[in-house]
Amino acid sequence: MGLLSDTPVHHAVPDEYVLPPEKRPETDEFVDPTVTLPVIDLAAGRGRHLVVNEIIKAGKEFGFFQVVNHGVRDEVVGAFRSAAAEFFAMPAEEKLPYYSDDLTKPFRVDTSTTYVLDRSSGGRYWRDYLQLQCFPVDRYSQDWPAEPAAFVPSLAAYAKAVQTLAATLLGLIAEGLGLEESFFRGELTGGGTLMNVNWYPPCPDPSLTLGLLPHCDRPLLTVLSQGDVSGLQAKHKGRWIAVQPVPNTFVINFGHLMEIVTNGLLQSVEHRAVTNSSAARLSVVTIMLPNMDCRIEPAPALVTEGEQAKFRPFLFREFNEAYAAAAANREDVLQRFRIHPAGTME
Ligand SMILES: O=C(O)CCC(=O)C(=O)O
Ligand SMILES: [Fe+2]
Repeated sequence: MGLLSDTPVHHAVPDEYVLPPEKRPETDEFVDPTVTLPVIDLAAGRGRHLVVNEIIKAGKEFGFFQVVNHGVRDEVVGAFRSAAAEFFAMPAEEKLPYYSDDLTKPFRVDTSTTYVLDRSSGGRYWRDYLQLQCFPVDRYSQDWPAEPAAFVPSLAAYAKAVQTLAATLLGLIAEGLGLEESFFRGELTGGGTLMNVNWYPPCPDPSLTLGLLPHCDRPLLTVLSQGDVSGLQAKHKGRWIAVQPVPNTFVINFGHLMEIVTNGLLQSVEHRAVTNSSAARLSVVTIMLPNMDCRIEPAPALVTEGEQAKFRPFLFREFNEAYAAAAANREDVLQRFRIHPAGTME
């Protein structure tokens, strides 16, 4: 057993967390400081049409945006963030019962990453994380820890509020795409809601590590609370941009399933987390997943005339296995589902 958070202060990067040189942050394209993500105001009364257009524009340009006045009360976010930080601060023996690398467990804590292929290729990532099923709350809350005492009630409130926000955003996006407002409801988001609570302790040498490797998320969209410590970077036009924390916002990004269902219109974007030496960082990531037997394919209405579907139909079960097995890289995952136009080579 070994979580990073079991050691109160790290004075050096333990050997197993030193990444091979080709995976370290500075070997990648440099960070472009001039580009910032759009912040979209969801306040009621702004006009639905305006908001829908802003989301689709940001979605097409960045695949990432931030939202303010999103309807999730700041106290609800703050309470769960505090309880989660307290969880990681508990002594090792209190976290031990939850320690597992079995991805099917409804509540577990682990370190580094879930990507099987990347795990075997050397170097852990500078992250501890909780992975948990959070919705419907009543079905899963008995799996959540009794300590810290605020964990269960604060997570219940957070999970419900974020579920509502995600559903609202999906309704707005569907509308912006010219689909039924209810398009993403039902099987596409009915397979449960999963949360990653990521804990990145201060790192004595950020040049040797990454908090999380470059990857794309699975679902239609991801709702992320990143607090006030920066670390998230997104790929934009071949370079990394920093997703600077804006108080009381959520960061929203599209995942692979959105790219596939929209036939490439709204793309999943690679992102990663870098570490820093001064402050611990906590991020809470919420995703709604499809039912395992949900059939996924480009929405017929979005396969425009004269064009063909870019992805073949598949069941979410198959996608899930491919995603876990792949090395997290965007193309590694998507190429398994792409249809290559007749006459072209892979
Ligand atoms: O910590 C972050 O900001 C990003 C986390 C993330 O990308 C994930 O858990 O999928
Ligand atoms: Fe992610």
